[in-house]
Amino acid sequence: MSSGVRDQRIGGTLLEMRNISLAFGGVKALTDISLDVKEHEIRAIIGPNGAGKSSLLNVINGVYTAQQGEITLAGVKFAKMSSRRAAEMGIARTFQNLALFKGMSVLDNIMTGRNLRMTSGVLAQAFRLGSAEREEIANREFVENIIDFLEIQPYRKIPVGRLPYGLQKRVDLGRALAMEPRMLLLDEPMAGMNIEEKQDMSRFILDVNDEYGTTIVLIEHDMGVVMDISDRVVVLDYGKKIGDGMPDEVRQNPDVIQAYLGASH
Ligand SMILES: Nc1ncnc2c1ncn2[C@@H]1O[C@H](COP(=O)(O)OP(=O)(O)OP(=O)(O)O)[C@@H](O)[C@H]1O
Repeated sequence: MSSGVRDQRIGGTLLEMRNISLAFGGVKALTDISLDVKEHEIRAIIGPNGAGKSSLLNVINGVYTAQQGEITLAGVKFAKMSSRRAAEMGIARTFQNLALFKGMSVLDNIMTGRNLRMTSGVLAQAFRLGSAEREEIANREFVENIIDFLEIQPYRKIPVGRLPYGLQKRVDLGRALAMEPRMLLLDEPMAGMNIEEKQDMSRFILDVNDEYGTTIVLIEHDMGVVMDISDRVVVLDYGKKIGDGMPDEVRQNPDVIQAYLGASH
C-alpha cells in the first residue's frame, strides 16, 4: 500500500548496521546482521518468537551493545552506541509492555517525553535566550498539537491507567513523538489490539511518517498490518537475516515461507 507519494519522499541511508552479532552467554541472539534504514522509510522487522527482533531494536537504541559489527547513524559511525547517545541522535521508542505512568494524566505522560528531550541538551538550554516560562509554554503547545494529532483530546486529563489498552498505546506513541524523534522504534505497536484499534494505529503510524517525516522501524506480528504499511521488511529467524525487501518480495521468499510454516504463526 506504499503510495507513490510516500516512495518519493524516501531519502538516503539514515541507519546502517553492518555485521552485527550479539550473544547472551552461549545464546546467539543476532548473528552477522547487516541492514539499512532509509530516511522517511517505514521498515518492519518480522520473524518467529525468539528470532532476535527486540534484541535488534535494543542494539539500535544502545540498550544492548553488539560484540561485533558497527552502526552508522546519520553519517556517524559507532562501534558502541549508548542509549543516551541514541536519544541525542533523535531515536525514540515505544515499548511492547507500555512504559507509561498509569496514575498520571494523558497530558502529563506525553509531557514526560518532552522533558526527556529537553534534558538531552542541558548546556544548550542554559545558554538559550528566553525565559523558562516561555519554553514551558512552547512545550505545552507542542504536546497539545500531538494530542490533537492523535485524536485524544477527550482524554487529556484522564489517568492513563483508566483508558482502554488501544488508547494507552496511542498515548505511548504520543510520548515518543514529544521527543521529536528523527527515527521512531515501535516494539509491537498493535499487540493486544482489536481490529478497529489496529486500523487506527496503522493510520496514525502512516500519518506520523507522512506529516512529521519520521523514519519508522517497527516490530510487528500481524502480517496484514506489516504488508500494508511497510516500505521494506527484514525477516529474522534464529538470530539470522533470512529475507529483506519490499513486502511482496519477502512474502514470496521460500526461506521466509519455510520459517513461518515451521513456526506457530
Ligand atoms: N537479556 C537477555 N538475556 C539473555 N538472553 C536474552 C536476552 N534478551 C534476549 N535473549 C535471547 O535472545 C534470543 C532473541 O530474543 P529476542 O527477544 O530478541 O527475540 P524476539 O524476536 O524479539 O522474540 P519475541 O517475538 O518473542 O519478542 C532469545 O533466545 C532470547 O531468549
